[in-house]
Amino acid sequence: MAGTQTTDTQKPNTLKHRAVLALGSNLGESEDTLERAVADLVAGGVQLVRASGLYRTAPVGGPAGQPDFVNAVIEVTTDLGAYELLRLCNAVEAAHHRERLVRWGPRTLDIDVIDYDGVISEDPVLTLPHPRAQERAFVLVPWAQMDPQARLTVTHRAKPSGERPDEVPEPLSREVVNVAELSRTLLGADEDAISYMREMQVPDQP
Ligand SMILES: Nc1ncnc2c1ncn2[C@@H]1O[C@H](COP(=O)(O)OP(=O)(O)OP(=O)(O)O)[C@@H](O)[C@H]1O
Ligand SMILES: Nc1nc2c(c(=O)[nH]1)N=C(CO)CN2
Repeated sequence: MAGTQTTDTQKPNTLKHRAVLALGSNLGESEDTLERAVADLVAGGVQLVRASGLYRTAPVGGPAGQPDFVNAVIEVTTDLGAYELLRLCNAVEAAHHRERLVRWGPRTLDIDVIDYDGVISEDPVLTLPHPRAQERAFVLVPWAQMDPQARLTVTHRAKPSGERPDEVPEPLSREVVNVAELSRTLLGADEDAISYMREMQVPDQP
């Protein structure tokens, strides 16, 4: 029936994929970079559903003495597949002069895929949910602020062998938890890890 046909741009939201992305920056004009990165992601094929505020966070890992980060989390819908979305995130990082010099070192922009339709994958190219999100207050606190009902599949893993810094050990078991509860537990352990800065100015959508 001609009247019921939809084009891609008219596709109802329910048929789209839903993803959570975490953004971080600790070099350059970090607040501007994060806001421009959201606009670039929207131009690249995601629709913004909601965004956390901007948070100032103490660096986790990496070289001593690097500057504090600005972090935020966004929820998007998209027609992009998970790997296409990762490629878009990498392209937006590159457009903001992201260089991979030191692991967990200072960077103009980092965009991680935290969740994609609740998919679970151990592929090292795209591990889902992001394997370190569950231990990172700089991801969980903004995520919980943005979506107090958010849930995350937490993976309990074997002990790391210590052979490789980017090692993601074998999964032992999984459980679904409330992100707000998990973030409260993490914050209780380190209250100075993260502080709210201000709302993010999100771009108009086409
Ligand atoms: N969920 C994911 N989101 C983003 N990158 C991922 C994900 N899972 C695996 N990767 C892979 O991780 C690799 C390293 O990514 P990146 O350089 O952004 O790491 P990082 O930001 O320094 O550290 P971390 O991965 O701990 O956030 C990339 O090549 C990417 O393919
Ligand atoms: N506070 C903070 N620390 C980090 C961050 C980040 O975004 N914020 N990203 C890292 C690697 O992705 C490593 N450490």
